[in-house]
This record gives sequence, structure tokens and C-alpha cells, in this order.
Amino acid sequence: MTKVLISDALGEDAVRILKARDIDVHFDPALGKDDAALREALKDAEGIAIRSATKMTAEMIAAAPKLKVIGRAGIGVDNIDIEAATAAGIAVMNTPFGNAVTTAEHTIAMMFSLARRIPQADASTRQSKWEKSKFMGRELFGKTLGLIGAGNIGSIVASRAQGLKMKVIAFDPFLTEEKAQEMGVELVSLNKLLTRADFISLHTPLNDKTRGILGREAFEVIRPGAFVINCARGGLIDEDALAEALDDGRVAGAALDVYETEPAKDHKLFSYENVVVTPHLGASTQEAQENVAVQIAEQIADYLLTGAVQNALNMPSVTAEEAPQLRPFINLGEKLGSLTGQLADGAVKGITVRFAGQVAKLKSAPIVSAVVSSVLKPQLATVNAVNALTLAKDRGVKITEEKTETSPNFGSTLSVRVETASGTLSVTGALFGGEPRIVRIDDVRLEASLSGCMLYLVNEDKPGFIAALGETLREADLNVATFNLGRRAEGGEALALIALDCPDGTPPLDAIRALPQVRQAAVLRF
Ligand SMILES: NC(=O)C1=CN([C@@H]2O[C@H](COP(=O)(O)OP(=O)(O)OC[C@H]3O[C@@H](n4cnc5c(N)ncnc54)[C@H](O)[C@@H]3O)[C@@H](O)[C@H]2O)C=CC1
Ligand SMILES: O=C(O)C(=O)COP(=O)(O)O
Repeated sequence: MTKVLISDALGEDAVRILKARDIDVHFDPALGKDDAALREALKDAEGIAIRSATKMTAEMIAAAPKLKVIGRAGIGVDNIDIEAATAAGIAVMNTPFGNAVTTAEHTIAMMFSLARRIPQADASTRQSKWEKSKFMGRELFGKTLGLIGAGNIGSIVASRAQGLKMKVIAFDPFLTEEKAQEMGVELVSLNKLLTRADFISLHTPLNDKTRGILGREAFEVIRPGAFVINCARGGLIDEDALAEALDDGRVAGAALDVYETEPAKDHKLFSYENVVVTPHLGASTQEAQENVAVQIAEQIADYLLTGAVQNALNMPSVTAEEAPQLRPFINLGEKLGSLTGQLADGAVKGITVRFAGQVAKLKSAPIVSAVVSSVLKPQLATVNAVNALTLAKDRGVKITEEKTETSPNFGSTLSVRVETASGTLSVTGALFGGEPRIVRIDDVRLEASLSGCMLYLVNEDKPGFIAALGETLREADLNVATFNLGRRAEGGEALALIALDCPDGTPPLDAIRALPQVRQAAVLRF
């Protein structure tokens, strides 16, 4: 039974959905905080659903030999070593929209909290102080909100802020002018944003480019009296530099939901009166948690059980509707890739996948990944459809796709051409009743299913060859299951693909190669 772990606090719906799909679910929200227990539980898990507390480091991934998918019930994946997961052939998925509205609302709540000092006023009033004059606030109306990052969440924050009649400007080098105009947002440089905005809110992923984007240099040019809000990731702000800017009054206040180190229990900024803090609550509403739990459970189950891929960060998407259409062609691609990979002599330099007919209209990326993975399999034990393209690139293998919507003889054909230092080999296959069949090897037509243990032969098309081969196989006590022949021209070079009943034994290749008509012989396993 397929085992999936849930190692963070996820909505119960996730358990229900996975169990309904006959998945063995291990739900322990404490697991993500206990490295040793997580490592142990990962030994036989095929999937894991996490939030931000579980750290899927390279070391943790190495402890999970059966893991096929890491599902992040949320957006940020900075707690997952995606490179290590990809190298290990593990799909990484998130739920990019399920908690976006909730997090944008938290940002707006933080902005109001700063402007009206609601948390501080609340604490004071509970202490019977009635400090009405102390908590003089600021209006948001007419103020400028500067967004650093205007993607899913930033754009929702923008629309809510516009509803409050704020002017919204954004620094986002990846946002087009057209999209910004559509959002009613003025695109500006980081420097302009810092000098113009009354409120600055961060909404970028945490990566090498964005780490410390609000650091000492930024606080030096920031508009005096600006407020800073961070509901994205802790590392985006240099917390020491923020403390200095708060100390000398350049920054009027900050609202933080996320921290460089989490959980943040003892933080120097917690003692600042003009800092509002929440414990990474951005995504914590019932609605958002229901959304992400349901979405990630369905995505994990679909991937493990049907091969559908949704919201993966390291492989192409395949919808539930596309999966059944693609599956037979993925199977065909795997067979063709496996045949060419097993016959490839030496390092693979290039792989060309050609789609002809109806198949050219389908999404090609999953088929190409399957082909490349199967070609490289004899050389790389750990290759799979997730890491195939990365491994191919690392090894300098050039991948080419060709498409034509016409196919002369079959509804659709798929061809794989593999180039090595010693030449090229090209095979074409088609589906017969949904089953993969090979229909051509180089320029030789022959029709064969590829399964089990097979003998691949290149021989001279001369009388007596089949009898001699039959005798050699009989001497080795090997039964022929199917025999498929093709030839270039009468009396010329012929090809044979022979299925043998040899689950454990090995065909006597030396004896076969010694037959006078044989030019090449190889054993293939599918
Ligand atoms: N506090 C919380 O509980 C939550 C936090 N988040 C975090 O919010 C952040 C934003 O999430 P989404 O809006 O969904 O992401 P997104 O990917 O939709 O948007 C990110 C935006 O940042 C922009 N960007 C990337 N690099 C940039 C750079 N160097 N400078 C300026 N802009 C840059 C991108 O072009 C994109 O428009 C993420 O860090 C995510 O982890 C998300 C959900 C909940
Ligand atoms: O989705 C995200 O990026 C978040 O930061 C939410 O984190 P959480 O699931 O609440 O631990």
C-alpha cells in the first residue's frame, strides 16, 4: 500500500482524501519538528505533505529512498531543497493559490495595525490605561503603498489597497508593464519605491536575489517615517539593519509575520513598541487551510496513483484529463527510449523526439521526459522523468523536439533518434489498440511489441540463418515467444527482434555472434 506522511498541522480533509484513495496515511504534526523521527518515517514513504515547519533538506531527502513526491500545502518552498529532490527524482509540488487571499488579507490587517497601533492600544486598554492621546494614528487614504514583488499575493494586496484609495507602486523586475497597468500599479525601481512609499510590503519568494533585499543600503534611502510589512519570508529583511533603522527613527514601525529563524521565540525586535508581530500566521485561516489541505492531498494522490502532475516546481504539469491521453504515449516513449538507450554505444550526445500526427497536439514535455529518462537509464540508475532533463543537461546531452501534425501510415507515431560518438540510431513506434509497438528501426520496417527479454539482431538476409539461430537457441534451451523480421532489401541487411522466454537466463550471445550471417547481436530487457 502506498504510504504518505503528513508531518505538519494540515486540515483533516487531507487525511480523508488520501484514505479514500486507498493510501496509507501517517499523520503526525509533530514529525516535522523531530528530525530523527522524520528520518525514520521517511524510510518507506512514497509521499509527504508538509507546511513550513518540516525542513526537507538534502540530508532528509537522502533518507527517503522510496519518496516520489513532496507536497507543500502552501506557497513557499524555501524549506525544500528542490535541487536535491530533483536529483533524486522526486516531484515537488505546492498549492500556489489556496492561501493567497488569506495572506493578502493578513498583510492589510498588518498595515492597519501599524497605522492605528491596534495591538498596542489593545494591550494598553486592557491594563485600564485609557491612553487616548498616545495612540494617535495615521490614515491609509491617499498614502502610497510600495510592493516589493507583485505576483499572486502582491497583486491581491494591491487591489485591496486600491479599495482603500491608496496609490500602489511596485518593484518587480519580472512583471510586464501591461500587467502592471492592468493592475493599476505603477512599476518603479527599488530605489524609487523606497524613497516614495509610506508603507512598504514584501511579497517575493526568498532566494539568493531577494535575501536581504531590505538591508542597510535600503534603510539608508528609505523615506523617513515609512512603515515596513513582511508577510513573505524572514530572510528578505536584514533584521539587524531594521532594528537600527527603527532605533534612529528612519522607519516608523514594522509589522512582521515571518523571521530569519523560525519558530522565533526570543527575538530582539519583540521588545520594540512600534513593531507588530504574529507567529507566521499569514496563511492561517480556516478557509485557506481547507483549500491547501484538499489541494495538496488531491495533487499527491493524483501523482502517485495516476501520474497527473499539478503545480510541480520541477516537472511539467499534466492534468487529470491529459494523464489518460498521455499515458499510452509515455509508455511508447519509454519503450522507444529503452530500446535506443540499450543499443546506444558509448556516451549519448543527442536525443531527438519526433511527434507525428495527433500526438503532436498533445503536451510533449512529459513524453520527452519519459523518453530521455529511458534512454539514459542503462547509464544512470537513478534517472527518472523528474530528473531526466536536468541530468541530460549536466551531461551535455542535447535534447531536440520535432513536430508534424501529419503521419503518413499511422494515426500517430513517435520517433526517437539517439546520437552517440559511434553513430545514430532511430526508432519509430505507434499505438496498436493503445499498446506500444515499434514500427521502424532506422530505415527498416518491422513490427514488434517490446516486452520481457528480447534478442536484437542485425544479420545478412541469407538462407539458413533462421534455422541456424533456432538451433543455437534450442541448444541453450531457450523458447522463442515471438519473431519479428525486417530488411532493407532482398539479400541485404536484415533486422530481427525476437522475444524469448528467458526471465532469468541469458541468451548465448557468443554462440549467436559466431553465426556467419550475424553482424550485431544484443540482449534487450523491457
Ligand atoms: N506569511 C505566510 O504565511 C505566507 C507567506 N507566503 C510568501 O509570500 C511570498 C509571495 O508569494 P506569492 O505572491 O504567491 O508568490 P508569486 O511567485 O506569485 O509572486 C512573487 C513575485 O515576486 C517577484 N519577484 C521575484 N524576484 C524578485 C526580485 N528579486 N525583486 C522583486 N520582485 C521579485 C516575482 O516576479 C513575482 O511577481 C512568498 O515568499 C511566499 O512564500 C505565501 C503564503 C503564506
Ligand atoms: O504558504 C506559505 O508560503 C506560507 O508561508 C504558509 O506557511 P504555513 O503553511 O502556515 O506554515
